[in-house]
Amino acid sequence: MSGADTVPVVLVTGALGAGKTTFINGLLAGDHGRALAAVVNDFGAINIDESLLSAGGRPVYGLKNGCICCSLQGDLLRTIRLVLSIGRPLDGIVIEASGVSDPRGILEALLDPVLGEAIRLDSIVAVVDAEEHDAGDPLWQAQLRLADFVVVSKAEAAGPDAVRALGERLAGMGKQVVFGTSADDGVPPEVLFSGLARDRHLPPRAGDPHRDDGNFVTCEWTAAAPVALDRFQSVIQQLAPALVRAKGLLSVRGRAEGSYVFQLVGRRASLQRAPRPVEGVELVLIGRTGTFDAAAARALLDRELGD
Ligand SMILES: Nc1nc2c(ncn2[C@@H]2O[C@H](COP(=O)(O)OP(=O)(O)OP(=O)(O)O)[C@@H](O)[C@H]2O)c(=O)[nH]1
Repeated sequence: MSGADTVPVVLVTGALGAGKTTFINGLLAGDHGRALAAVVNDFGAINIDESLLSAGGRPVYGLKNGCICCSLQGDLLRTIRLVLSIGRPLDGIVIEASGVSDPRGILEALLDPVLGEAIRLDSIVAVVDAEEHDAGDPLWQAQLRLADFVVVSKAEAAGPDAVRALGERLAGMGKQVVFGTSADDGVPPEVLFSGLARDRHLPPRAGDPHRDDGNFVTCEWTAAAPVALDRFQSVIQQLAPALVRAKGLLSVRGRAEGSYVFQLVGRRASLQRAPRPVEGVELVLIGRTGTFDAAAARALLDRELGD
């Protein structure tokens, strides 16, 4: 994959909730003069990331209900062809992998010989949450192994000692090119699009770290009407111990009336004003198989928050 008339692609990987969407949002909104499109993959049936990223007015294409590293490989190629066929000038495509994607499978798809005449993979970025990551997880290691650059998110929340220890671990893995997420220490777009990953070949398979195989279970829940904030918070408090990740868009009635983005990563939850008005509720809950009972969660949501 090379050539001046091909469209450069940047692949962004990282564990569930690591900060991939936040990083891509910053990149799309950046003052770099590049016309970028994004392709985002949520492995559940509701693509919250697509809604959040498209609020910025940039072209965003969502792929849901599977993983672009395996079940959605064909959909990824079709979507890239669609992005390329739209006819507007395009200086780059940013692909957000789902948090359970093995980047090797995505690389396999992007090395498609026909597509290779139209795109080139310029770099692979792994976003690492300085606060919450499992360095012993083969999937985390696979994402890091293929990364040209590492972006460390949530450094301010993790504190300097944790960030230093993570930096040493990453250096031990041969990852010297590490960036933060602030304007001062973030990745300059010209570095992302500098072609480090060009002419890359598929690495040999290192076991099968892929996680779209039943290790995680998702519960998607929607409601047409707004919810009461105190009831929502109470339900989330009950469910949180069994959750790895949750996110949603909700319209709230009552005192705090308005539209919100709900996020939960590990033990940290947040509720922020949504970038645009939301009707009703779209919620995705992700937990580990055997720990999280999706049917019981859905029943609780229906009972406490249902229309
Ligand atoms: N404090 C802090 N929070 C961050 C940072 N980056 C991301 N977050 C928060 O972390 C949560 C998850 O961020 P996302 O960008 O949605 O993570 P993601 O990797 O796209 O998540 P998935 O697509 O679900 O795997 C959100 O609440 C973000 O606001 C950061 O650098 N600092």
